[in-house]
Amino acid sequence: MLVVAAALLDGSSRVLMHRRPFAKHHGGLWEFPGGKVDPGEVPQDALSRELAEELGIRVEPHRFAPAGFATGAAVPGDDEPLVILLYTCRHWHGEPLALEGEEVRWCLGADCSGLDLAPLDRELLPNLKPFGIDL
Ligand SMILES: Nc1nc2c([nH]c(=O)n2[C@@H]2O[C@H](COP(=O)(O)OP(=O)(O)OP(=O)(O)O)[C@@H](O)[C@H]2O)c(=O)[nH]1
Repeated sequence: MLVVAAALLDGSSRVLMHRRPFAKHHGGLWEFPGGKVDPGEVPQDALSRELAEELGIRVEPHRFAPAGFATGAAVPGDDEPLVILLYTCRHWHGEPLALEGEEVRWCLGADCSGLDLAPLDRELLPNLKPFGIDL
């Protein structure tokens, strides 16, 4: 399964974290916002769609810059291993709101580390160092 995620970066070395809905897999854990890529969908288009659904913001797909990937075991109910592609983004339209999840929070790197993160999001966090997010 292919998943895309965005590290939205503000001008103050902060990144936007999203708390998953309590009722879902990894409920209540924090993650980089994003979601599953539909079959045949370009990853950046999928990320733009997911951010609109999840946060109510609009991002032009060319605004996403690759920031690495992580791999994990298959999600329950799916028989394929999981691959998460992380992108950074500094330009979007609108104010991010938790439309589907429990909460969104702007965090300095050290504050991200202190959150109860989903496992692959924790693994991806150091990938943001070159983008000014110090842990
Ligand atoms: N971000 C993240 N997702 C993970 C990790 N491990 C893992 O199994 N996943 C799974 O990857 C999927 C991410 O897609 P999603 O956010 O669109 O999932 P969702 O539960 O909202 O599913 P839905 O869109 O079908 O309602 C979820 O099934 C999530 O549980 C992880 O470490 N980080």
